[in-house]
Amino acid sequence: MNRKLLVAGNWKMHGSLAFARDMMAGLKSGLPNDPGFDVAVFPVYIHLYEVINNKPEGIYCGAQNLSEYDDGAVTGEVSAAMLQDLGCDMVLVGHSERRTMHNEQSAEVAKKFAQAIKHNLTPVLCVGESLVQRQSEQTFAVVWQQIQAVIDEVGMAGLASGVIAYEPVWAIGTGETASAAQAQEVHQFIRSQLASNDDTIARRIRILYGGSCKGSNAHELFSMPDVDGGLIGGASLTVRDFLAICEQADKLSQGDK
Ligand SMILES: O=C[C@H](O)COP(=O)(O)O
Repeated sequence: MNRKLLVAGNWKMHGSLAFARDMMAGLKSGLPNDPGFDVAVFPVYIHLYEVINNKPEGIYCGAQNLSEYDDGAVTGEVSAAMLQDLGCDMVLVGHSERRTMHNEQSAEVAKKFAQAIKHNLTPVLCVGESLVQRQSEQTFAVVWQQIQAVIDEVGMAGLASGVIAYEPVWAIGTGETASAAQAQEVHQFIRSQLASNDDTIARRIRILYGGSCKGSNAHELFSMPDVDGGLIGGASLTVRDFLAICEQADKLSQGDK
C-alpha cells in the first residue's frame, strides 16, 4: 500500500511571531507546487494563529499538546475543541518531553488522543524507548505498551485516525540518529503488531521516525519500507534545513515509494 510521506516540523519551545511568519514565507517559496508528500508544522500555542493565517495552501498546522478534558476549570490547558476552532489540523500527543518532563502517563496520553479524534484533529502519537530501556532490550515492550494504551482507549479504528511517530529518546536532540536499519526494525515491529489486530489499518497507518533527522540522513531513513516520513525537531527551525528534508521526501515520492 502506498502511504504518502509526511514531513512534520516540531518547533518545540522555539521561535517568535516573526519567526513563524518568516518560516511560512520561506516554505511558500521553497516547497514544490502540489508536492507528492505532506508537510506539517507544530508551533507553540501562541504562534498557531500566525501560522494558520500565513501558511501555504496544503501545509498542515498542529499544536504540540492538548488537554485530556473537554473544558472546565483547568488553568493553563487548551482543549481539542479550541484547537479545532482555531483551525488546527493536527496535534502531537505523548511526546517524550511531555512524558518525562511533565510525567504524562500512557493512560493520559490515550485520553488526549481520544479528545483529538473526537474533534477531527489528527493526533500524532509519539512513542519511543530511553537508552536504558534499549540497552536492556525493552524497546519493543515499551513502544507497544505506549500504543496499546491508545488502542485500549479508542480501539483500532480510532488509532487509524492518527499517525504514529517512533522517536527513540536517546536520539532526540542528541545528534545521534537511529540507523535506518534500527528505525526500520522498530517500525516493522509496530506494523506487524498492528497487523495482528487489523491488517488493513496496519498497512494504511503512517509511522514517522523522529530523532536527529536531517537533510543528510532523511533519504536513507525515509527509504525504509515502514518509515513514512519524519517528525523533525532541530532541523525544522530553519527554512534551509527543513526544505533539505522536504527535498528528500519529494525525490522519494516521485520514485518508488
Ligand atoms: O519532535 C521531534 C523530535 O523530538 C526530534 O527532535 P530532533 O530532531 O531535534 O532530534
